[in-house]
Amino acid sequence: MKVSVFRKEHFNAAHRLFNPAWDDATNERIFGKCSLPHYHGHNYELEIKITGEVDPQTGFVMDLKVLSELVAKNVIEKFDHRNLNLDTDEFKHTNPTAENIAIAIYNILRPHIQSDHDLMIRLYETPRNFVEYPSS
Ligand SMILES: Nc1nc2c(c(=O)[nH]1)N=C([C@H](O)[C@H](O)COP(=O)(O)OP(=O)(O)OP(=O)(O)O)CN2
Ligand SMILES: [Zn+2]
Repeated sequence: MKVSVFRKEHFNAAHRLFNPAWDDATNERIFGKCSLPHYHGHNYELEIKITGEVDPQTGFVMDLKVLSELVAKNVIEKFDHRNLNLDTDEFKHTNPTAENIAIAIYNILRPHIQSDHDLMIRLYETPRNFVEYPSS
């Protein structure tokens, strides 16, 4: 029987939503204040969901301590207190929207998660704005 286990994490980061193919006026029309040149920050809340069979020996789908260490080392260290546009390889040429951040986190974590386990990322950019990848 499959069960889903969850881990919550958080990080703070600055970003600017901007498409370099557009002029400033178009960026401002599409992204509003999020395109202001001097960046702004969010307190991102991250939820990681792992779905798989319960191991009869441990009673775990996955050891949540191991998951927490994986996320701390590979995601939080990389993004926490960073400027996503300037400080990370992931967003040098990709707009750091919540959608793209969730996809990046999925791609970072996927190789570390057992292949027969499903991974889902939910990312809250604000208490009311959040995304899920892959979509359910
Ligand atoms: N599809 C997306 N839309 C928006 C994204 C995004 O990543 N994906 N991002 C932003 C801005 O970065 C930011 O999230 C906007 O914040 P804000 O409008 O202030 O959101 P709030 O929930 O705090 O605002 P309320 O006024 O309380 O609704 C914009 N869009
Ligand atoms: Zn923003």
